[in-house]
Amino acid sequence: MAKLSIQGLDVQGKEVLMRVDFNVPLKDGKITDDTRIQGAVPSIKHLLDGGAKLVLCSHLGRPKGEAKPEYSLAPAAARLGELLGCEVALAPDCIGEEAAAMRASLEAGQVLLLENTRYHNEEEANDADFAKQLAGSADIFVNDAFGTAHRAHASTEGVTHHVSQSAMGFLMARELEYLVGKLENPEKPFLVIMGGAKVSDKIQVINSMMEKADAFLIGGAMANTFRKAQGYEVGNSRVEADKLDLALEILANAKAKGVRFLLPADTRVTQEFKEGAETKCTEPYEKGGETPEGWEGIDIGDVAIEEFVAEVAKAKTMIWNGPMGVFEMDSFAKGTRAIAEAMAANEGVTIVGGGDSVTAVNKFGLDDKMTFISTGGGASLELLEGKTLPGVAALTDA
Ligand SMILES: Nc1ncnc2c1ncn2[C@@H]1O[C@H](COP(=O)(O)OP(=O)(O)O)[C@@H](O)[C@H]1O
Ligand SMILES: O=C(OP(=O)(O)O)[C@H](O)COP(=O)(O)O
Ligand SMILES: [Mg+2]
Repeated sequence: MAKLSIQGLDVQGKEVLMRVDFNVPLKDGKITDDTRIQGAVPSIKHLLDGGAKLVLCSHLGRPKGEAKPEYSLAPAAARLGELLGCEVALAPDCIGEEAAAMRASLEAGQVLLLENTRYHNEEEANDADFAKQLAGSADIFVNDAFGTAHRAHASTEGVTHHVSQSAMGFLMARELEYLVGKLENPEKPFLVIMGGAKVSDKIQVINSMMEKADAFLIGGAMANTFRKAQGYEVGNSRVEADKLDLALEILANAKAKGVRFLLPADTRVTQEFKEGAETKCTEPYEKGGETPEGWEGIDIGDVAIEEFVAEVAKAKTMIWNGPMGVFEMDSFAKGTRAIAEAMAANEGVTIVGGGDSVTAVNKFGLDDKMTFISTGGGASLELLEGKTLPGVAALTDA
């Protein structure tokens, strides 16, 4: 079902609440990659040029209902101000009297950013009263937060019940158009590369993605969960203990369906989780390799890199979500870089999605070599799985 677009919407003098995904990576309070902020700028400019009183809202990280300063959107407000060439005020909270007063004093063509919606547990609980407060006096809601469209939260779903129109922003439209259109009939072999840290969410899409994909490469913390499920010692590695049965089910399912499903043959491990730490590769698991007590898997190993790179070279269409390792530290970035380079060298369709995966590709200077960069990781996987994203479903039909 087509959804209302911001194109042609009359916003002159009206208060518009727009959900953006400003969940950007930060290091020591500084934004390390602003792709998601840049992605929202066309919609923001369009609405401001149209005379909207624009109120932006977003989450950042997972502060779990507490107003922790390290999860403040202040750096995002500053960066957006630089991109727009004007000051972007930040309301100290997303609801409450002060935010309401700041919203009321907006003039046509002015923009305000509300503080992190996840400072309140009601956001993720999609609490109706909280959503009503967030909607405030806005009559129009716009969702341009593709990266969060797979969440049915107050700021993505709940607010739509408290405004008269809910429209799709340009970034959201562009992402849906590409990812749904391009991946309907992907040229084969179609390879899915998964890794990263959000294992409990993302492992759940694998079974249904096997209907479409010919092969999977699994790295990152997700690989640890599979290796643990197979009975290997994984030391201090990050593991999702309640997903071990699902991991085994996925392995059995792949075998039954004849889908290639590659786990890293070996793992790069460390005793110290810090930049410059010493690392080593385990022996391949087939030769009895394991991650010893006191060590932690932080990247795929060298044998795995070789096998994965060969697999990428064979694929004609590939989507990658989730870094192979803790690429933020150069000592743990080898596997992620190798996958990024192999994809960049592939002449087929190369899609990279996810806040952190895209950050990695940008860090290696390879973004221009990819066919499509998506701001959504979990969102693009759920879309690929064939799901209707709740943040999209809630918008007004065109
Ligand atoms: N083996 C690992 N152990 C712990 N964290 C990991 C491991 N491999 C990757 N990561 C982390 O995963 C994070 C990204 O995961 P995720 O948010 O799921 O990906 P994306 O943002 O691309 O969708 C990165 O910050 C990276 O440091
Ligand atoms: O960063 C995000 O997703 P991603 O890590 O899958 O790219 C989105 O902002 C969603 O965040 P969430 O997974 O905490 O709901
Ligand atoms: Mg992420």
